[in-house]
Amino acid sequence: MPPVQHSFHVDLRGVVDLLSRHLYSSPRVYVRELLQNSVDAITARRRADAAAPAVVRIEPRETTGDGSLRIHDTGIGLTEPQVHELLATIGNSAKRDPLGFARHDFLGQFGIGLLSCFLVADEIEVITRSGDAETVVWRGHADGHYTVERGPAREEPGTTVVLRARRDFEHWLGASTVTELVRHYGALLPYDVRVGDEPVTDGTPPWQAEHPTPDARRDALLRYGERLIGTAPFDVIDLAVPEAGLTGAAFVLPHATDPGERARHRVYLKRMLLGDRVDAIMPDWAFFVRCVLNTDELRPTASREQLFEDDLLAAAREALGAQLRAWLVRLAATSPERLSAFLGAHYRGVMALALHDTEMLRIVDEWVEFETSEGSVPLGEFRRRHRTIHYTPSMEEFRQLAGIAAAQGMGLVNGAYTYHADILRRLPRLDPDLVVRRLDPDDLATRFAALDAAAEFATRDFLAAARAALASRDCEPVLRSFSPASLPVLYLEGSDARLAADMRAAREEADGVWAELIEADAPEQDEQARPLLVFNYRNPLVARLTSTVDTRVVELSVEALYGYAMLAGNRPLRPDDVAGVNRAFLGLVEHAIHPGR
Ligand SMILES: Nc1ncnc2c1ncn2[C@@H]1O[C@H](COP(=O)(O)OP(=O)(O)OP(=O)(O)O)[C@@H](O)[C@H]1O
Repeated sequence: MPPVQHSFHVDLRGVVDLLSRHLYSSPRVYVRELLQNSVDAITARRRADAAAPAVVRIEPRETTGDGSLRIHDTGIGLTEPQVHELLATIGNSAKRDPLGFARHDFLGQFGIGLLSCFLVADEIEVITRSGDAETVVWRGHADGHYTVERGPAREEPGTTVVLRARRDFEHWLGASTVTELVRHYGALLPYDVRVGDEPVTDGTPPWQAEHPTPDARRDALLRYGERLIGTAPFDVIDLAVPEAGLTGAAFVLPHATDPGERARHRVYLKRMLLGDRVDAIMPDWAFFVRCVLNTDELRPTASREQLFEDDLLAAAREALGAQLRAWLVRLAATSPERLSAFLGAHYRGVMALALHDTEMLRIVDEWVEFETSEGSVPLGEFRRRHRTIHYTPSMEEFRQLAGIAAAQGMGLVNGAYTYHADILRRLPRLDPDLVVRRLDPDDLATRFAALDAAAEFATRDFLAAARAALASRDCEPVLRSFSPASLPVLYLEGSDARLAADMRAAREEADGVWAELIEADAPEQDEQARPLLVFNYRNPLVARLTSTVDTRVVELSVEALYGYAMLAGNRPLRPDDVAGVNRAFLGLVEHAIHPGR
């Protein structure tokens, strides 16, 4: 027996439920779908007759008086065969070409929009006339059946759609809701749209309106922006991406926003509102603007609330990102104080995003000043001078070492501020040959010049005396020559030494099994791992001290300089350090009063 062909049956209620629950975010979209069909029908008629009237008039239930909502358009209308083919076939649309591609002029394309009316109505009636053809009345019911009949002749070609409310959905057809929704979706539509007799379309998008001067245009746009974001914008940036048929304006927010929050850009598609929270149109890092734009070429998703992700959208997003960056660059070049006001407002966001986004990192690199051993400078400038950048994780370390690093020609950045160290570590992404390292004070010591052989020979007694004086202190005295000469001595604790010191402190506090465990873990102690007390041979006082024969004076001075170096480095003084400093101080005073004792 040959196979018997059957057609699918569609449970329309089930389909409407599916749409309302999973596709459309609210019944309010029915207004958009009706408006869109009317606008497309007018566009289609005007293609053949450019002078055809272009009016959409909506009568809410208060106006019709019979509880229904009516929407009249002067569009192309439908013939009876078209009614069967288009209105009564779910998924069929007159707005696709024979290959199934959306036709450029039209808003609709999917052939499901009219179904959204079943979200609020049990019955949809379409009274339509195409050209001189007879007027046809189609009635569709939510249970899936429809009727078609001839109707009393319409005076003009066009279509009227009549909705009768579902129980409990009456308010969706009421004047205040309908006016608000028509204005919401349709304010920028290019045709005359009215609710009752009240026009709701503003005509031209605000960024395309004519103004006598550029300043007047800017003021008008800023006022529009203020209504949009609820406060005066910091600035307005014109947007244009011709290949996406896109124009619009970006309003720079005057206050900080949470960069993690989803963006809220208002996007119109062929001048019909797509949504107020379209995020895919701008790059993630554009958290500091709120945009309003219209695009003729980008495609919507089937829910018509977001843009469809394709190559054109990606290219548009990139072009818009470039326009925002160009604004930042212009701002920096023409008005640095405004740039710093901008960075002041959006600092945290800019920095946080620079950790993930290379473009933002580029902006930070170029414009945000960091505290360095050569004053406050942007990193871009700093890395042109230094191909290795060191940073300190703490403020104290930076304060102590910045001057010394600068004197050795070393580039040092204070990494203590939030995000600064992380940003520094990401810099090689922009500049692969750049070396960024946390400063290990040992690195500094290796840059200090050793003494020549003669000086080394002449100072060996001093070093021996210093070593003896520091026997109970955990550090190794060394003599080097370095800038600035005004600095007599420097206490340097490398990372190995710091680890060893921590271990020792833990060992002193622990006992029994723990002490043994810590002991077993302790690194081999070598001389390198001990902190260094570096005496600066270039300092006149130290130079004189190395040739002093009075060992008592050398001993007291070394102890005093040790205390000085600890204090200058913000190191904690232990009780016997304090005792040593007191002893040295009093001893030196005594020596000053009674030399020779
Ligand atoms: N007011 C109208 N005037 C003329 N034709 C209409 C009107 N409303 C609907 N139609 C016809 O009915 C078809 C189906 O409309 P429907 O709104 O379901 O889908 P669509 O507009 O084609 O696509 P989408 O689902 O993207 O909105 C349309 O393609 C159009 O041909």
